[in-house]
Amino acid sequence: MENSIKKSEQKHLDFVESKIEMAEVDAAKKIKKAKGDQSEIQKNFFNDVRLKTSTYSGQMETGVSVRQQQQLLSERENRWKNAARDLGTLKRLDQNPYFARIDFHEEGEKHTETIYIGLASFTDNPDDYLVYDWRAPISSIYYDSGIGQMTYDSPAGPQKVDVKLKRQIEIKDGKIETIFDTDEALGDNLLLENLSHQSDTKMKSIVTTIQKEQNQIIRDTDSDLLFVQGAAGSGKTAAVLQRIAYLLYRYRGNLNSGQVILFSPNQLFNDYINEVLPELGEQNMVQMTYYQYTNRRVPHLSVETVGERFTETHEKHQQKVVDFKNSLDFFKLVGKYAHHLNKENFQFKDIKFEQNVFISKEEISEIYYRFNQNYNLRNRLEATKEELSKILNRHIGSEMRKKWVEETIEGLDQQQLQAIYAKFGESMDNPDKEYNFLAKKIVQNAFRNVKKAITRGRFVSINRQFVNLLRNVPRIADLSKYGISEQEWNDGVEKSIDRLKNGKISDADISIYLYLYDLISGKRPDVHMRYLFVDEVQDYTPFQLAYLKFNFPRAKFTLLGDLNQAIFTHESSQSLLKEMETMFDPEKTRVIELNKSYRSTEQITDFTKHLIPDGSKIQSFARTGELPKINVVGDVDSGIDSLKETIQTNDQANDTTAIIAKSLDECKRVHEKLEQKGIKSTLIQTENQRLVKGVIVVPAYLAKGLEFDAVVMWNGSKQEYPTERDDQLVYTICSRAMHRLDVISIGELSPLFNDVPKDEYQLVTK
Ligand SMILES: Nc1ncnc2c1ncn2[C@@H]1O[C@H](COP(=O)(O)OP(=O)(O)OP(=O)(O)O)[C@@H](O)[C@H]1O
Repeated sequence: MENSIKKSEQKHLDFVESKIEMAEVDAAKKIKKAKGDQSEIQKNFFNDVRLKTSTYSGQMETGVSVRQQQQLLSERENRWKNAARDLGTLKRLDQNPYFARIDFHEEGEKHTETIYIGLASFTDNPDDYLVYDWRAPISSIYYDSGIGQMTYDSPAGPQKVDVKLKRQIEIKDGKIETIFDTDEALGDNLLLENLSHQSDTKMKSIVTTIQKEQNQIIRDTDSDLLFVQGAAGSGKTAAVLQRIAYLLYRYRGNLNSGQVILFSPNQLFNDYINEVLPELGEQNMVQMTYYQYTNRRVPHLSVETVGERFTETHEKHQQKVVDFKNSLDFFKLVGKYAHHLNKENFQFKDIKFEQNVFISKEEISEIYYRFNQNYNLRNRLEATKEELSKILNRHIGSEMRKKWVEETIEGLDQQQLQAIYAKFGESMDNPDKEYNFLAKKIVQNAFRNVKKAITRGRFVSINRQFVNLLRNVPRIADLSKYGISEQEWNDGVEKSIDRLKNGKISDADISIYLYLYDLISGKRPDVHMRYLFVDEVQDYTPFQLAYLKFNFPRAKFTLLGDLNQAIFTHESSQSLLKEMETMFDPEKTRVIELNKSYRSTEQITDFTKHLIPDGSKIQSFARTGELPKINVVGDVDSGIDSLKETIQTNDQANDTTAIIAKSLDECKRVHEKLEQKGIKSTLIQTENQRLVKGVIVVPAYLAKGLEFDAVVMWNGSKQEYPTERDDQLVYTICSRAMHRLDVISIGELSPLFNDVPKDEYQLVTK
């Protein structure tokens, strides 16, 4: 029976593959023809263009004729580009045309229908789909339903179907490898097999095994804010990449990858995920870290890096100041402060000419506030620039008559004259006109820096404005509401000023600084971006998210995170969702929770869920492995010996090991000690490095979002993690492991492991 099914599926596969091959030949021909046509047009371009330039109508005719030829060229170019894209799709299908089949009976139809689902659609005749794209409406039957009645969203509205067969099909090199019929929404077998694979330096697509709850995230098109709270390893990142591919397909023609932006936790992570979309046949989107987003706008300042942010500790009262600065209340306060600048307090700098004041800041301020109440900050600044330009022009007029100008003109040699004409135009017959022309150019040149200062708004002092804002906070806000005294606030202001003086700015200050700058300069937001994704959102502050919303007002937001993995924002991450919801229409806000963890074995997930307070919600996926091991050793050298043994065991099992420590300094020490023992490892020091195969040593804050076959947590001791405050960090570290987890503790184990039942790990003490 099984054999005969396999045979008939193989027959169908052979048929589809033969059609794909024929289509490939066709596409290759089309490319060749379109390319040939294009180079023919290029070759004959000037022969075919009618060049008549002596009369006005002749010039018009020439213009039209050139445009026609250009249109022809670009049409041929499009033609071959489309054909090349089609060929690319066919080549991908050729290797693996589909991965599933469903048979279903649609209400009102006579016959049961059979469809195959793959990475892209393939039609023989326009209406004869041999393969359906996994993103087509009908394909959701495969992801959302088991055998029996279900309703899916068809283009014509909800459609009832009776699902008769769900078949997973694995194909390798044109041969059916395995067939698996299932009656559940998605059988665990294929998933189990996929999850048992070894980790890679690149994330893979999950298209064949998307789970029902993940499918909801992928296909959501109604929400303005989609907030996904998901346990470690629950597939948030995997689902969101599929979602991007889905949206690009669903809105093809109206949405391109340049209108989608993904904020990721660090550069390493960018590198890790960058093959998923191309594998799905989509172009990568704009991808950056929040740090890059802010840092690139302030080349004159150095913004606190992820590593610095992680190692910085605040005294308790300063932490309250930072928390306030990170809040939505502070975001609103900056808006209020900026609004008041329409009346007073705008900070200007003198515009100077050769070290002397050319237009004083008082004069600029007088001009700025001369415009009436109806002006806002943007047009007030524009109008001020215009006024200042007029002052400059008047000055140029009077300066032209000065003696130094006359002397300069007289001193010009032939070469210099020619250089001026070459740059600004022909010489003139009339000597007066020529003199004026030269005088103007010479004075304009002398005042070019003044002109630049005006047009680029360099008379606005953002640093002073920022400090002015900070100093004014006690007057605009009730600090006691945030448990901060005026003295504590002022201490914080002095710290910010000190940093600015040294060309530095903290993570909390940079968003305030830029937001204020945008408000006073009237920067226009990016209305072009349609979808914005934030991964690891728990490490963002409400201020940062509000600032993103301000910058991308038309974008729909998808925020993914695990409130239990907040390694920067700690307690405040818990209120993040509530604060976010206030920024969006509640009707268009959707929260999805993912509690099933796919990354790790059952044993590892069960172990890690005891590390955090509400871990009991997390469900493990039934994939078995060894119990996690805790090695308590007396000193560093015994720790390294134990580490060496673990690496060797992992190597034998073909599992690559990541050693994760709390800080970079600790990682450097471990790396060095391993080297001395003759064990090669790669130290990941910055997010700009690439992930490589083999043993790596990485600080926790750079391991965010990544996964490894085997993880060794270096030094889970009481000394390193004395308090509960670190629970999220320890959870983040341990949940990176797919197949094996070891914790090495130098001296007494951290109390964070106290809640793990003794029978859920192996304890080794030396
Ligand atoms: N439906 C699925 N089919 C196959 N593999 C899956 C599925 N869902 C998740 N996975 C796998 O589980 C692992 C974890 O997924 P992912 O990294 O997306 O989780 P996450 O929620 O972003 O985790 P974290 O918050 O810990 O970074 C990945 O290897 C991913 O490929």
